[in-house]
Amino acid sequence: MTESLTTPVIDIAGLTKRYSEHTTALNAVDLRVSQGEIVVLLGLSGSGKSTLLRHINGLETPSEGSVGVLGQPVSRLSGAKLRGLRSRVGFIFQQFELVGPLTVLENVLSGALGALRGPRLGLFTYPAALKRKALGHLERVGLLDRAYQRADTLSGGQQQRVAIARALMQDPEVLLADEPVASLDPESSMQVMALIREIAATDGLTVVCSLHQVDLAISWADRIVGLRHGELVLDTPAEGLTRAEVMEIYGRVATSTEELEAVDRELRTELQQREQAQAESESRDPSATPAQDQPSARGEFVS
Ligand SMILES: Nc1ncnc2c1ncn2[C@@H]1O[C@H](COP(=O)(O)OP(=O)(O)OP(=O)(O)O)[C@@H](O)[C@H]1O
Repeated sequence: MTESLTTPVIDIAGLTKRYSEHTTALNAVDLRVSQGEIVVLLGLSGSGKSTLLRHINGLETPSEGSVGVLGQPVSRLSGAKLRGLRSRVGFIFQQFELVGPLTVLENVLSGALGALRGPRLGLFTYPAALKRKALGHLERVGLLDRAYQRADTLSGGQQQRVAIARALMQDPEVLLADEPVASLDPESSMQVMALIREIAATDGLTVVCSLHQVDLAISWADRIVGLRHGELVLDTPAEGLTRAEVMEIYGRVATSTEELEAVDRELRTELQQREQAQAESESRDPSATPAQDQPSARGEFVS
């Protein structure tokens, strides 16, 4: 193997983040991610997933430890160097963060703003080559026919696909996604996750994505990293892993019955929300696939 293949794209060592005397969001986390790996961060609400992702693109500064990305010491960069690194790291959010009244195309183009001088107002102010590139990305995410529609007229799944197209405008080498399907119904969730995987495979992207759906994480990721109270408690290949094994690991590290019950409660709530969303989407479109036929809603989710 050449040096570039063996050097991790993300190299986190001893990362601790304290927000206050009482809030330690991350505690001595070590994580190395290789080029092209698809990693899911799994954990309950408040376990530190977002905080970890935000350190990877330099939105947060560690209290202790170091964060290296693409060979750069993110935690020590600032100004133009930090912006330069961030331009190589795409970020997708749970709430899409699109500008609703703007067209889909303008939202995608805004992903290239880092490479342009000054703000842009209106489609005509973007270079033609960039517009062609943005339209190409919209085609890739299956939304070329929506280019001139207002972003807030699209469904949640479509808006997340626009956000993916926007992230691609940066030509990222690393893609971070913070609960990208938490607001979506099961069918849209599957489509969005499949799209991210397909793009990552084609473009050789390294992906770190936080989720709290255990079944989805197992079926989608190459590797599962589990966080609990800011500590890394699980780091294992996803292949062959079962929900029961994940729960068992959480069980072993859980210090109280309450904690185990919280894990179970969260999983059950998730399932109920998915079933409700599925029922709603079926009542809107009776031809929609029944919930039990969705891979994400099959038995492994239910205890
Ligand atoms: N800016 C902040 N200031 C103070 N505390 C924070 C801040 N950001 C996060 N925290 C705390 O750090 C801990 C980890 O939060 P984080 O958002 O990383 O968890 P998470 O696993 O992403 O949760 P969720 O799934 O709900 O998004 C929580 O206790 C949270 O309240």
